[in-house]
Amino acid sequence: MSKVKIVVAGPRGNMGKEAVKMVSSTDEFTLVAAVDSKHAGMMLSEIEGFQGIDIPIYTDMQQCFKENEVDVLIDLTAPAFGKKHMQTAFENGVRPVVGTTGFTEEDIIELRATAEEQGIGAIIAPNFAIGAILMMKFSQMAAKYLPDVEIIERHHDRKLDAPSGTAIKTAQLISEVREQKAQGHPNETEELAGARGANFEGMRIHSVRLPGLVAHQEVIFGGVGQTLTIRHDSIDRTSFMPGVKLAVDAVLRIDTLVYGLEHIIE
Ligand SMILES: NC(=O)c1ccc[n+]([C@@H]2O[C@H](COP(=O)([O-])OP(=O)(O)OC[C@H]3O[C@@H](n4cnc5c(N)ncnc54)[C@H](O)[C@@H]3O)[C@@H](O)[C@H]2O)c1
Ligand SMILES: O=C(O)C1=N[C@H](C(=O)O)CCC1
Repeated sequence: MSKVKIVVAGPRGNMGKEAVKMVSSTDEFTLVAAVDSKHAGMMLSEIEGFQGIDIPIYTDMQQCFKENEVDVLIDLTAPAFGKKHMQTAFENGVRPVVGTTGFTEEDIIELRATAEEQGIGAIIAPNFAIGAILMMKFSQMAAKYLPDVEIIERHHDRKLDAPSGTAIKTAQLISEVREQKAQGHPNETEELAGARGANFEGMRIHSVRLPGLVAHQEVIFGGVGQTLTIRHDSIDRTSFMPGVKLAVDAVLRIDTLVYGLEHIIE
């Protein structure tokens, strides 16, 4: 069987570095090129930390797809670019696997329509860690019985978007099983703006950003005389790579856009 030809966008980033390692060390994958925000025309092997990885770097994704045969784009860049990168992939018949966060519900609807029109598989996964998918699934189960819930997500202080993609996805999954409801005291006031966090259909989401953190989330449910906390911690970015690999395998077999790995790990 021929190898899956992959481009990684964002190779020098925290996630991109791990993805380059994972793709390069997976027998059934071959890394054909990288798309970076700089270093056009250089080889990745010329950059510290990528010795022996002789693939070209492009800053223009169109050019990258014109000059190389590519099956899958793994995008791990920044919220401002995820949507554009997916559109460029679709235009070139390339299947995107996207970990980049910051997509709106409207973006996802629009991108799914394009994927289906063109019959190209695509995956957007706000979190690739299997434990985080389980945390979200367990939270959805718990919300049926304990509908009062708040989410606390904690990330490193280099993160651009808040709340995290995982927190939004968790809130969306919970909202599928609970009626929208206001939480807390009906007359509560915020003495400092933002004290009660972001409001997703009555669910509060609190975002913590600190050096030393990687990616963590607690989903706290409150009932009469009890609380339930479901917590996940990624303490290293290698935690995301089995999920990226799984998504690459899956995206070759679908012809629509799947949002969330919970649809792949049944
Ligand atoms: N889905 C997941 O499991 C998961 C896990 C971690 C991070 N993320 C998300 O992945 C994204 C990247 O996270 P990170 O921690 O690696 O960030 P990072 O800032 O460490 O790396 C991003 C890299 O992308 C590059 N880049 C930016 N714009 C680009 C462009 N237009 N073209 C090519 N390269 C570009 C930057 O130069 C940088 O090297 C973020 O959106 C983050 O929220 C998702
Ligand atoms: O490091 C990040 O940035 C992460 N972002 C994702 C999110 O926004 O949910 C998931 C984990 C790490």
